[in-house]
Amino acid sequence: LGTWNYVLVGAPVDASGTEKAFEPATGRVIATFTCLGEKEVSLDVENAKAAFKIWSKKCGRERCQILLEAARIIKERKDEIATVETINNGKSIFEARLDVDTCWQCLEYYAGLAASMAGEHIQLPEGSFGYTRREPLGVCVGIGAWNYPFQTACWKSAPALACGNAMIFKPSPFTPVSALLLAEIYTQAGMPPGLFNVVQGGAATGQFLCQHQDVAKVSFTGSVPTGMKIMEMSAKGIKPVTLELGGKSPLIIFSDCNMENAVKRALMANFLMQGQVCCNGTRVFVQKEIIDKFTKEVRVLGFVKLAKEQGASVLCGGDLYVPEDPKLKEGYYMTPCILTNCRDDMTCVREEIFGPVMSILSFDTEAEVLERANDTTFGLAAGVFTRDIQRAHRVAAELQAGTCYINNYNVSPVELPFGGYKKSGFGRENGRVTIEYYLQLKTVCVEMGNVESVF
Ligand SMILES: NC(=O)c1ccc[n+]([C@@H]2O[C@H](COP(=O)([O-])OP(=O)(O)OC[C@H]3O[C@@H](n4cnc5c(N)ncnc54)[C@H](O)[C@@H]3O)[C@@H](O)[C@H]2O)c1
Repeated sequence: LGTWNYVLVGAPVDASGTEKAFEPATGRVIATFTCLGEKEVSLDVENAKAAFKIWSKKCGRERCQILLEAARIIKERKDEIATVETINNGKSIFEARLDVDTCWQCLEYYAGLAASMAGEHIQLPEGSFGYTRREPLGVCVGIGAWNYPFQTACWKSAPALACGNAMIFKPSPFTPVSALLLAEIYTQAGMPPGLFNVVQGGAATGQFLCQHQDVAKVSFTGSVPTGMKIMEMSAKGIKPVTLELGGKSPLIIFSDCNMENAVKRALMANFLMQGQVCCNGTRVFVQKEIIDKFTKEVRVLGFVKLAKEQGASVLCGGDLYVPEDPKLKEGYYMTPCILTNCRDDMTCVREEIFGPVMSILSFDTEAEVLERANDTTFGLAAGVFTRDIQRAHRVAAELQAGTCYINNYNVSPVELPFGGYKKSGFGRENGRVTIEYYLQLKTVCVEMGNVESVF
């Protein structure tokens, strides 16, 4: 992979120029790709429609087998996929491998559900009856952010395909590569050509996809401003949307917590993926009695973690960082930053930074911290650390967030639904409920007798 330069080109019909993708660690260009235009997007939709005809006729068990085979190949190619992700995205190889695990698990989970999707039978008077069919929507579009490229492609496509849909996936132009591996794997596993298609490009290509009349649904992961545009475009075509948007999540640490666990998870809640995780707990509310101890411990552990990662101790200051290694000098680095004495009205506390910055805020009472924690337009995630079991559940019930962690943070088992409240979006990924976002219900009403004339 040392001299790897991936050229992603098709046969452009009306492509709107090319883009380059970089390796953030070194700054080198690793891929040049063509941004697809309207005609090419339409061709992809046509291919997806043809594949949908074949795929939607398969029974759930047949789709299950193919998804399981794809999961097996992902497991087998785990290191290769993780390496590509690390090169193109910049996350650590350790985290990239964890991401890949959540991907094959997701495929296995929805493969398991594929065979058991069923409608209802409803008895009506005089022997007549009705039944419901749960049918796929058709060609769905997935649009991804750059922070979890392979994972987003899997989390969107696995439930969509398990339900019998086709999916066209547009990765972020910053991270265009790993979704192609997924397309290759799906084909190798036995999916019809065009069923999962990767379309490269930025905002313009995304718009062509959202506006296409034959696209039945859009599932989007990205920022709130783009999410608003996606919703507007989808509204014009009365298309359902799933919006997985940004956050500014609170993490509440009560004085009766297990301090060691709270410190470890507060670090993870802020510095996982260099702080570029949508659900990170970046507003850390710490009860007054323990704030000094917490602040001291979080700094110490932060230094140890950094020293381990970079082989040297650096200041915890949020500065630009230039590594010693000459190969890495053109890369993009910054040191993790912890801000203390923060106030609720500060910009760093109100807006999503999407970088390694933790803001620590002091609080006195449960009622006060709940009001302050909920005082945000976002509602993606929240966390609470306490040994008081009743308080833990009471606080979780009051927090306005799609996911609440008790005595942990930033874990995403595929069995649990994930998604936002308020401006963090709607719809869910993962969990059983997500199949509802990729199916439509048909009611069939069956008359068993003769019908009377009403005229
Ligand atoms: N809730 C979640 O599950 C989740 C997960 C990961 C990231 N995020 C959020 O994503 C954001 C960071 O990602 P980003 O910077 O890539 O977001 P972004 O909104 O800039 O871009 C996301 C995707 O939308 C495409 N796009 C941009 N403009 C478009 C348009 N007008 N029409 C159609 N597509 C368009 C981009 O090319 C990209 O593929 C953060 O806010 C983060 O919190 C949310």
